[in-house]
Amino acid sequence: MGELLKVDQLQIKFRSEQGETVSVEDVSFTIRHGETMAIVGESGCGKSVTSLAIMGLLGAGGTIAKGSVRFQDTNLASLPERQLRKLKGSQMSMIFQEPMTSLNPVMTIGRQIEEAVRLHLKSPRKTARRLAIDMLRKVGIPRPESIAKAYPHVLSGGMRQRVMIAIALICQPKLLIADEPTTALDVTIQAQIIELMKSLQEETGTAILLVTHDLGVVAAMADQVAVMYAGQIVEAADVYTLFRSPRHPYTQGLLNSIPRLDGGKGQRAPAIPGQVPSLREMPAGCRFHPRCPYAKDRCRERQPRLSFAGEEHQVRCWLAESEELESASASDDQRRKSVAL
Ligand SMILES: Nc1ncnc2c1ncn2[C@@H]1O[C@H](COP(=O)(O)OP(=O)(O)OP(=O)(O)O)[C@@H](O)[C@H]1O
Repeated sequence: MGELLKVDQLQIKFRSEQGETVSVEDVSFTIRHGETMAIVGESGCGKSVTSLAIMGLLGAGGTIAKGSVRFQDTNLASLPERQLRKLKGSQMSMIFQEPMTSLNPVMTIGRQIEEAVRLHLKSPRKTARRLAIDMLRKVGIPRPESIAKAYPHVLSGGMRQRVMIAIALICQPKLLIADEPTTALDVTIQAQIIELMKSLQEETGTAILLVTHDLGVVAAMADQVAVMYAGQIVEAADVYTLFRSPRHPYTQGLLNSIPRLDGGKGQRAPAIPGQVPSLREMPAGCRFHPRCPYAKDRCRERQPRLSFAGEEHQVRCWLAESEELESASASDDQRRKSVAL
């Protein structure tokens, strides 16, 4: 599979009255055609900002201060605004956690899908209408002809997310960025939306960049995973390696806090103690060290680099190769194997 998106040493800054903050630093990853890559981490780790930067949606005050985003060998930063807008929507599209904020409340659902088709595929209205109805059917909307005439507020959250997926995929983009696509939905609907995205991906070959804090969603969908902490990638690997042999104590903590399927009493490990540091009070050394049970002097003093722990497995941790971390994580291993994936 060839490379579709290459993010290289991305640094994102925000400017405000209080000064400048760096919210994402040294983030690099590649997504190949048709692949699903998940960015996972707690709230405030920089997942959304990274995906917004790729779409050129950082907003006022936000800039890519260093690094590059290349889409099929085109540096997105070098594209004039008009060409970037053309690329977005036709080759890259995005869905968010709360579809109601992206849908236009005063335009019928059918019209909103038709607009996407007409804008990017330049199809005549009649063709656009037919494509919109077909797409609504494809995303599992019952009675698509009558729903096309309805306004978004009459739909449930799950149905609205299906409509957003229809809008995002109607132009057959090569990349879909899905930012917490199932977080606002209840569990059974979450599973349906995941299944829908997977089956549409199989049919169209669209690559997906999935932003989530939910490791269950990662296990269900992702091929590759990047774990972010305090604006940096701390571990990256294929999904099997990451779940079987996590090397970073933060990844291990995230995995240990997944609830067990058998609900064993007292078996559920607590969430990782402490909080993600604020951008203005980033600790020296490893950013995770104040929460890390294995932290040593070196961790408090010097920042580790992302380095290889296996062929395609990268970890940002001074202790990742030490025996101490190995043996500590081995005792967690058994527990993790019984976790619902
Ligand atoms: N518009 C902005 N101006 C200033 N700082 C921002 C802005 N947007 C995000 N940030 C900061 O960037 C950091 C990363 O935020 P981001 O939303 O990417 O985190 P996240 O991991 O996606 O969390 P969540 O799941 O809560 O969205 C946070 O510290 C946040 O406060």
